[in-house]
Amino acid sequence: MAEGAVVEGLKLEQRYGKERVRVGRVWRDVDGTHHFVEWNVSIRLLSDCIPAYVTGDNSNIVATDTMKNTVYVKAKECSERIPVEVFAIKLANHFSTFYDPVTTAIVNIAEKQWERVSVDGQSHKHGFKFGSEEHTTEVVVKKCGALQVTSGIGKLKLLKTTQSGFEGFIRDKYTMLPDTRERLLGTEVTASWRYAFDSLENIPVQPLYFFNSYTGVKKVLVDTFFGTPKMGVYSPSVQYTLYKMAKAVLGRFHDLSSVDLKMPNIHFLPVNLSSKDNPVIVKFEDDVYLPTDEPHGAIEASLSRIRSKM
Ligand SMILES: O=c1[nH]c(=O)c2[nH]c(=O)[nH]c2[nH]1
Repeated sequence: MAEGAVVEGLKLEQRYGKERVRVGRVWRDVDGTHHFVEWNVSIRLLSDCIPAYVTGDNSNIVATDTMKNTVYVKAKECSERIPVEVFAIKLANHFSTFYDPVTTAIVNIAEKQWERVSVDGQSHKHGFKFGSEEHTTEVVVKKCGALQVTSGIGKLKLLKTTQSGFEGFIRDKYTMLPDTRERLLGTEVTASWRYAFDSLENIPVQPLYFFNSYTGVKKVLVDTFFGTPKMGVYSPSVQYTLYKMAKAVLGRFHDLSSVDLKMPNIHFLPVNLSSKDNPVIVKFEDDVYLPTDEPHGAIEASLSRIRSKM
């Protein structure tokens, strides 16, 4: 999304902001329990500031340094624990209403996963450990109050050691991959889902709404990927599993209008070792693998509800 204008016979599309503003915030309950979040905030403003580009007139520019400071001011102002989506809405709403030239504010935040630790089976009051997943959000607020909220999960690594195959695909003179009904399936899920509400007035008011949506969607994605604990569920391809996961989310959460999933097929290569003297040193029997990062399959799809035309 960018703001466009015709300047000197050319089309100029622009946006500007601050990237990767990192902030940590602690909230302390009266019983001594602490809550901690770490957010990485990126801001983009669409605004009427063409003279800055064309003539060097900065009079309509919000300094990106001011944007950075605003993140800390707003974090300080949030005296109650809030979900990352609500913080992004507060920031975007501030930028789009406080500054006349700003028509739209876009705020992206990635929240690191600092999980409360347990010591001797008891939740620790102020101790946290780092998890690799990220809870992400993108919020777009227009001056008129129109709003788009997207939440997501990043860096969610999932792997199953069976109940996966890939067969029946196109075969030609370059194809070497054998058909299989037995393989290991590894991926790193990047998911995002868009909420159906579309203005500041109709954001759901339940305090736990965004927390519950995040945990609920994550559970549906993970459960659908793995299937039941004992049997699992057979995956004939990443594509099939991705679609089932996206469909399960839209089937379960009626307040979402679309889901995007990126699920790279991260390859674990079968290890077979042989030498001239010894034709079988290691024979692959679905047991020893060479883990790899690259290249990897790239499988991505987006599933949306079709709006009926009334
Ligand atoms: O699940 C898969 N989908 C593919 O499109 C593909 N292509 C490939 O080589 N292996 C796989 N696996």
